[in-house]
Amino acid sequence: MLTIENYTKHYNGVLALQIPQLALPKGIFWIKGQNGSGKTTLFKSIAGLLPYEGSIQLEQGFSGKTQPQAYRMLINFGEAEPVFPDFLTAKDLVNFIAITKKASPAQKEKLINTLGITDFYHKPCGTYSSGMLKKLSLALAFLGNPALIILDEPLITLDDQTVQKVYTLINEYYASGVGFLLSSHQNFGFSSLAIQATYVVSQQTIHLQHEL
Ligand SMILES: Nc1ncnc2c1ncn2[C@@H]1O[C@H](COP(=O)(O)OP(=O)(O)OP(=O)(O)O)[C@@H](O)[C@H]1O
Repeated sequence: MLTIENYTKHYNGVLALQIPQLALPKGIFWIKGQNGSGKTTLFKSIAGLLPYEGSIQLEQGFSGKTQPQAYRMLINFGEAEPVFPDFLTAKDLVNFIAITKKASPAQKEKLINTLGITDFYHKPCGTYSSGMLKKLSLALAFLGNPALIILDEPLITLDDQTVQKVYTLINEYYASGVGFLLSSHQNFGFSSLAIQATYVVSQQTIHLQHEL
């Protein structure tokens, strides 16, 4: 699914994360780590949102450095604490991402309904609760035809019913060939999600913790 080689990321000359070599097959992976360990840095690097040294390549052969557009079409990223312009509605954002990610109208409709966005679809984001923002960001992260979806803290602020719906979406997408990198400080329901392995980010690098 993904190969990382000779990766390093510095902020203002200070090393934040280094990964000499990591190859992940298609699967659902839980990336753990204490606050400030580097999970978001890793996710944003893989998503093509941060500059870094080294190579991150998808199994499809694309690199974010040399084929950024093709690469980003295959990777979707849902941020831990999404922030959207206050004046845009869910409809504006869903339509924008649906066009850029070439999502079908049916997929768009299904995500809006599954994640319960219809109630506030036409309202501006500035009026949303944190859970409503999270539902919208998750819907955006599932749009299109990605090979990999990265979800940073996908469960925070969600009610139990929506958590179950997120598990169902992850399982459906995984069954159709999509891989996942997930982070969470809460425990994922292992019976609900076929997590393949857990990794821990610590001491400026990443280690395999447990293969399931
Ligand atoms: N823009 C930035 N400028 C400088 N340092 C940064 C920046 N972003 C992150 N860092 C540093 O990089 C390290 C890793 O941060 P990162 O946000 O990746 O951690 P995290 O594992 O996602 O943490 P959390 O669980 O709290 O979300 C931390 O030491 C942090 O201070």
